[in-house]
Amino acid sequence: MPDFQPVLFFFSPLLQFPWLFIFVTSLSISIGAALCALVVYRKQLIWQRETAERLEDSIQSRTLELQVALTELGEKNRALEEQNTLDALSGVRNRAYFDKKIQAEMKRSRREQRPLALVMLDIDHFKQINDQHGHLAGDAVIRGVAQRIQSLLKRSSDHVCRYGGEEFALILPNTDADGVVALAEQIRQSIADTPFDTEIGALSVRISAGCYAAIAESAMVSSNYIQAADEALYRAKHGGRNQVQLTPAPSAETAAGQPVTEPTEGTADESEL
Ligand SMILES: Nc1nc2c(ncn2[C@@H]2O[C@H](COP(=O)(O)OP(=O)(O)OP(=O)(O)O)[C@@H](O)[C@H]2O)c(=O)[nH]1
Repeated sequence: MPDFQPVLFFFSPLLQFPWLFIFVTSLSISIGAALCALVVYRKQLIWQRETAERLEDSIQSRTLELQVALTELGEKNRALEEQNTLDALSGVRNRAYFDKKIQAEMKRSRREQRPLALVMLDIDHFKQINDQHGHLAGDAVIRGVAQRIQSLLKRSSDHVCRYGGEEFALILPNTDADGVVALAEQIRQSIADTPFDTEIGALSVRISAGCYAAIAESAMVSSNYIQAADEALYRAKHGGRNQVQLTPAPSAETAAGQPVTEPTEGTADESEL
């Protein structure tokens, strides 16, 4: 049996005054309850803070993961966009890229008042290559010509695009008539001088090129450039192939119709293929 004697001794005066007993008891209970509430509140605060910290950490790591994923996605998108501008067979830019690029470069030419040059370049008698050596050899020639042109372009702003079939278009910003003819002639010469390796052996190839260079005027559209270069290409083909022709810009004094470069001796047009 516990000894309640000391407790009774402590409370005995209080028991004589019930209202004091009630007051002290209520006060003790209130203080106890308040202390309990304080402890619970403090624990809740700590728990909330820890939860908030955990949440913040988790948000930070997720944000980082998201940023990495977005960067990767951006890179993949760019690679895909880049892929979409390339011609599958030749590896150079495709026609869709050409259509956009020429318009952008015409705007730049107009804005900066600098000449923009276009070359339309076509492999001579390409049908005969296909017919005599097969389409795989023809494909190898298209690839070889594309790479050769690419290797001869010196400025990063120069672009070679496969315009279609065995025809290529070169966009050469900041290039005047003399410059475009010199470059086209260098390409023609290199292609004529060095045969292309194919599965059936080395094949000699010739090309014809039509050039046009002008500062784009506000009324001009891309088809004006293409038409002018095409006219020069037509003259090159009909003038004997394996040559470069220029359509002068309206203000230029050069007379149209004169071959800018003559067929190189020993590079017979029909007999080679
Ligand atoms: N192997 C191959 N042949 C193609 C490709 N695209 C177009 N051709 C062929 O290229 C040939 C082009 O023939 P033409 O337009 O007569 O031109 P060409 O024989 O070069 O004659 P000229 O341009 O007048 O010198 C056609 O036989 C097409 O089938 C291709 O991707 N691969």
